[in-house]
Amino acid sequence: MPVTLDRVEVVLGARRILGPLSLSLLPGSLTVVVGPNGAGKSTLVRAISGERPATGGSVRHDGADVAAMPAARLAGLRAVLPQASTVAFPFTVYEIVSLGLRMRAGLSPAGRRRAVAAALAAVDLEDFGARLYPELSGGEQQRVQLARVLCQVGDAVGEAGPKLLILDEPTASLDVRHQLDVLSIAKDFAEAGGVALAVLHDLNLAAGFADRMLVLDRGRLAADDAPDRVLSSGVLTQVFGVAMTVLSPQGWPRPAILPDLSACRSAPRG
Ligand SMILES: Nc1ncnc2c1ncn2[C@@H]1O[C@H](COP(=O)(O)OP(=O)(O)OP(=O)(O)O)[C@@H](O)[C@H]1O
Repeated sequence: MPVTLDRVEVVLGARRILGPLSLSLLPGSLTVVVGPNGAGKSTLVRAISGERPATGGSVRHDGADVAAMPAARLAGLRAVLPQASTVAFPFTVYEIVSLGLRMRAGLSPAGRRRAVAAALAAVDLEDFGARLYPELSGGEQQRVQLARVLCQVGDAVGEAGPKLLILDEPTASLDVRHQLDVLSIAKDFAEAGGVALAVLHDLNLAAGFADRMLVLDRGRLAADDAPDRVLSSGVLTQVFGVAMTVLSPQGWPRPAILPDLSACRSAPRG
């Protein structure tokens, strides 16, 4: 299911937040969006998900315009982990995760329990079903929300579930092991034939997992390329205003990035 953006722009009041921007996202690929705070990354993913449609241009999922789609159809096409999720009431983890099953009406009660258990196992929270969501740590809450998204996606991309997975800063609250787990899940989704899109601030995770990197700067696409080409182009230094050294450690499959600490206001001494 290709996702096609044609001259997409978001203008709010007198401010152009995003675009115009044209690109296609293809099945089988994990695309990672990076860029400074306020660059328009969440605005881009909201336009793609249809959560806040573009004010100009079009976003098409398999040829169909998201702006004209009812919410139920959208929920069947894409699963979204937003940057922040607020839950004010003392729902259990099981209740939150099973929200992801709303579009899978055909499941039996036992099937629903299995789906929630599998999603919780995938995020390493097998025993958390009865816990109250507001009492969890920030990273645990993030993983519960990911489990909800995985329930929406289903067991396999080949199923009737969404073929587009959008993760907006999914690793922000996670320890290193769970960061790797989340990106492995996104990568597996893509390798099974889905379209995976993640917003990340960690450039090393982006370089390590992305098939394709989009660099956003003030709403414009500063780069759209394979990670090694983006890293070697110097565009990250330009966009973030921090000199960066790109390393290729021996035996390491992907390049690694070190920001120049001497640019800090109080640089650590060697
Ligand atoms: N509803 C809104 N009204 C006005 N401006 C908005 C609105 N939503 C976002 N913006 C502005 O649009 C710009 C892009 O916001 P966006 O959330 O897309 O950035 P981002 O790249 O995801 O940033 P971050 O890395 O900080 O999460 C910001 O300058 C923000 O202040």
